[in-house]
Amino acid sequence: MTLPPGYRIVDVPAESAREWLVADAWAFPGDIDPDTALEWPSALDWTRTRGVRADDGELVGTHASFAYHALPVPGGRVAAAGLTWVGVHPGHRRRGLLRAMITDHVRRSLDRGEVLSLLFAAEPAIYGRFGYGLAAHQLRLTIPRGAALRDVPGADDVRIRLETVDPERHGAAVAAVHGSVDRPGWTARESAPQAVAFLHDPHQLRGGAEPMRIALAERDGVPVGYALLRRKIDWQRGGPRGVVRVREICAPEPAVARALWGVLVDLDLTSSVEAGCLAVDDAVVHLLVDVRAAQPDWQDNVWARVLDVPAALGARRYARDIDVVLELSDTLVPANGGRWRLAGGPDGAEVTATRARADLALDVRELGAAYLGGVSLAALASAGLVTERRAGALLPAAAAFGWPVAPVASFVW
Ligand SMILES: CC(=O)SCCNC(=O)CCNC(=O)[C@H](O)C(C)(C)COP(=O)(O)OP(=O)(O)OC[C@H]1O[C@@H](n2cnc3c(N)ncnc32)[C@H](O)[C@@H]1OP(=O)(O)O
Repeated sequence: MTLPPGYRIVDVPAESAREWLVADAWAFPGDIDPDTALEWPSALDWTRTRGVRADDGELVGTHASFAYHALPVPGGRVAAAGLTWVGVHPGHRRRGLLRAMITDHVRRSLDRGEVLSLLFAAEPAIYGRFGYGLAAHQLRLTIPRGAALRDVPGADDVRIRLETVDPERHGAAVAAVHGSVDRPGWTARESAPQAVAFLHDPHQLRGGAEPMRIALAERDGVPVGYALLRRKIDWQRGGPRGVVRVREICAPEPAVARALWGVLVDLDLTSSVEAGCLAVDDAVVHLLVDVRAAQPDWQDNVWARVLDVPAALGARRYARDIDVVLELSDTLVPANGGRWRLAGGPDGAEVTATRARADLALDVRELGAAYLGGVSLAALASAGLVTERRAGALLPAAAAFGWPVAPVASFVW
């Protein structure tokens, strides 16, 4: 896709950070002054920041990506690009700038060997047309204070320390625990700038709540989990009704999950705990005696776009044996289109171009939705988005593509 006349795609180096922030403030209106944001640590990798300039030189479009070199996918890991900071100045919208930037992003990602692209969508209607499918859902809970939790042996051996977040002191523990999780879609903050920026806590981003705290779980002095949180107190006539806002919780073991949630639901002056970005199968769903009281709310999490079909399908594993011919359409990356034989199972898979008759037909968008194992091909077929070309092909393929651990990304990057 070429840009309309009068625009050009450019690299945006770190020296142009202020201009980048001004452009971003046009796309995402807010009350944070670009000069203030300029002082904050940037998560961006300035070799992956691109923009669109108008013919008067103004930067009117931005996009960037994070490198996820070893993104967990079912049974394996792939190189993925996390698309982010996508914005177009409102005075230049609906002229094809986003489409040109996505084309640029896809080409550059493929050149780097990244077989998948992920994103969080500002508005869900935007990205399907570019082959991104909604691949993970997230749970948002509002857990009442004092909610009963089931017992887990060993939880009493986990010590929880409550401290104010200090990137110098807590960065390594947070990175180590977060990076140890092996869940499809779990984007680790691999780059140092991204890890530092995640723990940065300017008062402008606190929404009236306290500074960011960490509940650091340790066993024998070794960090084994954490929750990042802020309390916000609201004094009402009936008494204090504070909220505990959980920014991220990372509890790779059951005893750690029980210990951390036990602390979160029992903080003085609060009446509820709000947690989002939870996997739909998060341990807390099963720890809560009364999950209904936590008002579960189901939302979209990460969107996935398969950039290189044979490489991506060959890099994951399948829950059961599979031998299927997929007929794919992909208008943005024509090399992905056509028929692919996928043969493999729990030990891996081979993907080859074929002229054989198709068993299933689908668009690359639906492949992206199913790729992380959390969205069933059968469910997509029930909506008319996957077509069964050979009777009986759908359910075995859907079972093979599924995965016992639900995908999720724990933070919006
Ligand atoms: C991963 C992320 O960073 S998500 C953040 C996305 N950014 C924002 O939401 C910030 C505010 N919005 C914007 O900056 C812009 O309006 C953008 C980036 C969403 C769209 O940029 P534009 O340059 O106007 O998009 P462009 O003209 O290339 O449109 C491409 C297609 O997307 C459609 N589209 C664009 N924005 C939207 C939207 N918000 N909702 C639905 N469809 C949209 C267009 O109609 C067009 O459709 P077509 O293919 O049928 O012709």
